[in-house]
Amino acid sequence: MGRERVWDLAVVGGGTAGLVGARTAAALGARVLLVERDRPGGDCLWTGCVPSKALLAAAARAADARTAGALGVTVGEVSVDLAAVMRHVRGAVAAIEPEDSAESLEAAGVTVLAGRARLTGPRTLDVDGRPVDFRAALLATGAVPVLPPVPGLGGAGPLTSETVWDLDTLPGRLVVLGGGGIGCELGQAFARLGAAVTLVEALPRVLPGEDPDASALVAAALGADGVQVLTGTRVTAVAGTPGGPGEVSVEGPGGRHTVGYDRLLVAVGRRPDTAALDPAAAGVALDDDGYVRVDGTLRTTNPRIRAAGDVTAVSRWTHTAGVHGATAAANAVLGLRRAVDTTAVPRVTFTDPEVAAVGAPTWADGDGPAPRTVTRRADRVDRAVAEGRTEGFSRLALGPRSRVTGATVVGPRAGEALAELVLAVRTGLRTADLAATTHPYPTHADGPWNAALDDVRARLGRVRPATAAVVRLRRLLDRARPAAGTAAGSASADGRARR
Ligand SMILES: Cc1cc2nc3c(=O)[nH]c(=O)nc-3n(C[C@H](O)[C@H](O)[C@H](O)COP(=O)(O)OP(=O)(O)OC[C@H]3O[C@@H](n4cnc5c(N)ncnc54)[C@H](O)[C@@H]3O)c2cc1C
Ligand SMILES: NC(=O)c1ccc[n+]([C@@H]2O[C@H](COP(=O)([O-])OP(=O)(O)OC[C@H]3O[C@@H](n4cnc5c(N)ncnc54)[C@H](O)[C@@H]3O)[C@@H](O)[C@H]2O)c1
Repeated sequence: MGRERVWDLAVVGGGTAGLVGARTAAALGARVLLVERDRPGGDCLWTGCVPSKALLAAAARAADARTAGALGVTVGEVSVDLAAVMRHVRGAVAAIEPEDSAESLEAAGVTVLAGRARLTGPRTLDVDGRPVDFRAALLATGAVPVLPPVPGLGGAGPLTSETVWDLDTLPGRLVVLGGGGIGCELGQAFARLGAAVTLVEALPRVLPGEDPDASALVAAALGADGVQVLTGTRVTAVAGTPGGPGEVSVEGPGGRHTVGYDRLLVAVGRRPDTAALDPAAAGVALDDDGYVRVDGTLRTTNPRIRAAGDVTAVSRWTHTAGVHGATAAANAVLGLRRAVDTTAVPRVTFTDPEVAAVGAPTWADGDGPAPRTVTRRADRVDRAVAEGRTEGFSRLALGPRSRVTGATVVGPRAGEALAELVLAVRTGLRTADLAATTHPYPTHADGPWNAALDDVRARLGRVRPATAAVVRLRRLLDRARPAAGTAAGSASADGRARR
């Protein structure tokens, strides 16, 4: 790979945004170079979605075994071998890895270069001393965990989402800082696997970005799994040594006290990873929080350079990283100005119950007025009742003419049930459109469907005087009509009336 080559697209970062962007550009006929400093696959494959969902699956089996008695099935004492659980986790990662590998990229026509990339000019990169020229570039360097500035925390060598996967023995006591997606998912998983978990959240509720009723259900579920949930609580100091036990000092509604731990996990958010990139050298501006600044088409302040995924402020999930990576790459190599959709972006927290949401808030968020909503509780969804899993609800936020502008679904398979609501929000469907669409029975998708039907019925209630008048009129006309049926016909009409 000599300097003489000018790449149509140089992609920095081989996580989801970079992988999808590189494959898209190569499929469009571009000469594409992808630079990755570590392992292609990024956060999602190695330290994020895949290992966390594999761990949650093991934890769910343990929880199901413990609670099977409620359905009349008795299981012996549940024991967990964390080393075996982690073998399952690593097995899931290993099974998916070939899809993201350098070999697979090369087969798709992408040249892969191992090394750390640094921008050196508006059209040039340096990769560990090797110069690279490009016509266009895609920055997809992702994000890394944040460590809050708490005295003693750095020295205590806490676990993060990057290192927790190296555990092979279950910590007896685990303190989790942060009650967002990672804190709630991993806190619940480790509790179900047998650790005594304390979760400390600074804000008044866990999952503070979700519907408050969803937060309450998740907090209750965490409590039922044995997690001690401390909300509205600040960590003021940490005393401990790397890999060893310690204690956190906390201050909250219950006053000040300390909580001892064997391992400490920090999950208080992530920050964009641009440290090694030197964006300024290419005229790429960052926003106040350090994200690469992009316009609606994912173009940075250097028109030749796009950015996608966690390194931008408009993406926090794998699905958005992928879609944005593809859009940015197509825009770059074809000179398009396609904008990304920011209205119908779904999100799912894979706790039990799952919390899935899309679009406008289903609650009064901030000082604005509360949206009009319709809610169907899970205890009125037959599938949930049949499975004995009735903690949850489907709530639709409704705009004019009952258009679905947002949704929150809480319960088993909420992520799957959300899919049609994403389409509804994106295409401006009304509850009448959802209601008129036959859904298979009994499924968890009945929740959103019945919420839509509830809204349609409620609105029908308003026109009931008019419809009742039509029914009365037809009754009168029917009576006035001379009897034409046989005796058998009359009996059958009576029978219908009695039912
Ligand atoms: C525990 C956890 C669970 C999660 N669960 C989910 C989930 O269930 N669903 C979901 O949608 N999202 C989930 N996420 C979020 C998801 O993982 C990220 O949003 C997604 O992986 C971001 O992809 P990306 O391509 O932007 O960045 P990354 O995947 O972080 O990729 C960036 C890549 O760039 C490389 N890189 C960085 N700097 C350089 C450089 N200078 N030179 C060369 N290479 C460089 C890095 O090594 C890395 O491979 C989870 C995250 C975590 C931490
Ligand atoms: N299922 C999913 O899609 C999924 C799962 C996990 C993570 N993620 C992604 O990973 C990213 C990071 O997740 P995360 O959970 O670390 O971040 P987050 O921003 O979702 O949650 C962090 C939580 O920590 C709290 N917090 C902040 N400082 C604190 C402190 N000093 N003490 C106690 N609490 C504090 C915040 O109030 C917040 O509730 C998110 O952007 C998310 O999109 C996605």
